[in-house]
This record gives sequence, C-alpha cells and structure tokens, in this order.
Amino acid sequence: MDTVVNNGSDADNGARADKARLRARLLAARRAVPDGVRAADAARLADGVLDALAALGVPATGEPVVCAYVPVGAEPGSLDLLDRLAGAGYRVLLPVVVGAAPLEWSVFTGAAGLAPGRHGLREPAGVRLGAAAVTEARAVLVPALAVDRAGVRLGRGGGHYDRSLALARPASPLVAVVRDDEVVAELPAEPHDVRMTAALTPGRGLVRLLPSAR
Ligand SMILES: Nc1nc2c(c(=O)[nH]1)N(C=O)[C@@H](CNc1ccc(C(=O)N[C@@H](CCC(=O)O)C(=O)O)cc1)CN2
Ligand SMILES: Nc1ncnc2c1ncn2[C@@H]1O[C@H](COP(=O)(O)OP(=O)(O)OP(=O)(O)O)[C@@H](O)[C@H]1O
Repeated sequence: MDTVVNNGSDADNGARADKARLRARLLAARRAVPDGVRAADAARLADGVLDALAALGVPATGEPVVCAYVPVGAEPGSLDLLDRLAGAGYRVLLPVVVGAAPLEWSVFTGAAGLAPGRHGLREPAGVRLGAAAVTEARAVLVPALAVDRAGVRLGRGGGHYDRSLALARPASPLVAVVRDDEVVAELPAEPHDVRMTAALTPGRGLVRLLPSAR
C-alpha cells in the first residue's frame, strides 16, 4: 500500500535527521567531559568488563573470541580495558574499516600492534581475518554514542557496525559501551539498526536492555 510505503519512508527520513542532530549533541557533550572524569570512567569500565562478560555468560574459560574496539576521541573505553580482556584469556578482535562494507577484524596483540588509520582511529596492523570473523565472537563490545532501553544504538553514522553485527551469532551478547547518561529512554530507530543486549557503563556497570521495551 502506497500510504504505508510513504509513511515508512517519511519516518526513515525523520529518523535520519534526528540521528544527525543527536550525534552532534552527544559528541559535544562528550567533548565537554573533563579529562579527569573521562580517565576515572575509563578505569571503572576496565575494572568492570570481566565481571560484565561473566554475568552475560561469557567467562574467559577456553579462550573465547570477544570483539572490542580502540577508543577514538572522547569515546569511553581504553587500551587498558583491552589488555584486561587479553590478560584474562579472551582472544580480542578489533575492527578494521574497509569502506561501506562489513568491518574486517584482526587480533589485538597490544598497543605496539596498532597503526594510525582514518578518522583518528588506531587499527591493528596484523593479519586480517576478514568480515566473517565476527561470527566467532561470543560477545561484541560495540562503540556507541548512545543506546536506548530497547537496545537501539546510535553510532557514528557509517553503518559499519550494523552491517557487521548482522553477521554475529544471535546468541552472542552485543554490549554498547557508553557513559551513564548515554543510556537514554528512546532513540530514533531505522529497520537496519541491530539491537544491543546490554550497555556497559562506568557508574551503573552492566545495564541489560530489553528489545520488548519498544
Ligand atoms: N573506536 C571506534 N572504532 C570504530 C568505530 C567507532 O565508532 N569507534 N566505528 C564505528 O562504526 C568504525 C569507524 N568509524 C568512524 C567514523 C567516524 C569517526 C570520527 O568521526 N572520528 C572523529 C575523531 C573522533 C572524535 O573526535 O570523536 C573525526 O574524524 O573527526 C570515527 C570512526 C569502526 N571502528
Ligand atoms: N545492514 C546494512 N546494509 C547496508 N547498508 C546499511 C546497513 N546498515 C546500515 N547501512 C547504511 O548505513 C547508513 C548509516 O546507518 P546508521 O545511521 O544506523 O549508522 P550507525 O550505526 O550510527 O554507524 P556506525 O555503525 O558506523 O557507528 C544507513 O543510512 C544505511 O544506508
């Protein structure tokens, strides 16, 4: 039916415009966080990540694969968090951007294995495992600007994670790593948005999200 198609398309255009406005506001708010607070938040995230994964049913036993990311700009997270994961026995995969396509992945081998990429990113310089490596992940830590209580995530707007997370195992938890006030009531959603299972926050620890909340 035409009306339904038109309504859907208007809604999607509205969602895209809303997302762009929200991104600008959230990035400005992140930049305004004092360095000391950011460092304290990063320490709390690193302190909480192993318990969070265990609580999600993904303990380090058996060297499970976990996808994570190297923070860029004022993003929550740290290399220390990645070191904790690797030190505990997880096999940590990091994303490599290859254009408008699913992310490729490469093993985190420590800070020395990272090289500067586009957008201020530091990406692993080692062997590329391809886009399908995400199917091995028992959990994915996902960079986000915000996430809502139904699991809708707002990212940077490239669609990289949506393309990749569509390949992840349905049983693997998808964990958005955000500041406490970046867990919000509701974000604009588009059909391709892959829902998050939980948020990892500095102050509230692991916050479980409910796809049924929408
Ligand atoms: N840490 C991290 N890695 C990631 C992502 C992400 O959001 N965060 N991505 C998610 O899809 C992909 C890369 N996409 C990105 C797109 C734009 C910018 C960006 O706007 N960078 C700013 C500098 C950082 C800032 O100040 O916030 C810039 O270029 O000015 C970064 C990553 C894959 N890897
Ligand atoms: N599964 C997909 N297949 C093809 N294109 C997609 C897919 N997911 C997203 N896109 C494209 O990417 C664009 C940006 O998507 P969106 O605004 O949801 O990105 P994001 O999740 O904020 O970004 P990122 O994952 O890079 O942080 C969409 O308008 C769409 O064109």
